[in-house]
Amino acid sequence: MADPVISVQDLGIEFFRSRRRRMQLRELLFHGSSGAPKQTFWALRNISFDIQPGEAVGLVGGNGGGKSTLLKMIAGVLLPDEGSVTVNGGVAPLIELTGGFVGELSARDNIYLTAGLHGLPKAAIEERFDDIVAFAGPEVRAGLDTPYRHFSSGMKVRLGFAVVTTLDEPIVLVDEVLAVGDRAFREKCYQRMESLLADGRTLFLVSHSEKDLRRFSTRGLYLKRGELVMDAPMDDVLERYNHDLDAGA
Ligand SMILES: Nc1ncnc2c1ncn2[C@@H]1O[C@H](COP(=O)(O)OP(=O)(O)OP(=O)(O)O)[C@@H](O)[C@H]1O
Repeated sequence: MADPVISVQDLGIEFFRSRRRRMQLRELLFHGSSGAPKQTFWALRNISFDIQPGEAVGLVGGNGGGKSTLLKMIAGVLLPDEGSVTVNGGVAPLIELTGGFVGELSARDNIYLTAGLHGLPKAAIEERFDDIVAFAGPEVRAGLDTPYRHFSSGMKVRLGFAVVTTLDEPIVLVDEVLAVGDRAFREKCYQRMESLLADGRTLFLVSHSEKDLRRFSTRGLYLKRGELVMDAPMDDVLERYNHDLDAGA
């Protein structure tokens, strides 16, 4: 078997439950800064799995289960408090609507910036620029020179998906963002994801759509309150997840 493209070992990350408001100087003087103990919780703990090149993996679980947090750790946006994530190869992440784009820059500049940060030389970006814009659609084309922060949610996803799936990175992470696009655009995204998989890329998909999970993932990871409770073929994972939902577990 080939070396894993992603290897996660005993991964854990701890968050503060609530960020306390900043104390005023008067409160600090009279009450001191120690205050109540800070409450923390493990958003993910004891998570271990290996992913082989070309696998299509779906993350399943209820709200707050840790799916987005896991993708962010694979993307290197968050660092573990315990254990490790080893990624062999570049990652193209579409894990938040903003896709890491800079609000003040125009869409055009964001395309160059993001593609450049992922190692595409300027000539290659120029060559792909028209395809990116054509995929993103006429509204994005019309707004190419307006600041990205003025884009609607749908336009942000269109641009983000078009850019991220045009990069040459071997690992692609897609977090629930497709739900924002309209039906015609979603269908284009599905075809693009199919061609990425046919091309041998590794895909991680977070979705609450069973249909999408079955269509694009052969393997499922089920995260429940920060624990990996199942790692199995997607159909089996969905059966267990639905069973848990029905049982209110
Ligand atoms: N930066 C952060 N600081 C504190 N808590 C956080 C932070 N990011 C996420 N959390 C918490 O970690 C837990 C896991 O969140 P995460 O977004 O990974 O869940 P999810 O499975 O993607 O949920 P959903 O299906 O609702 O998108 C939640 O309780 C969330 O509130």
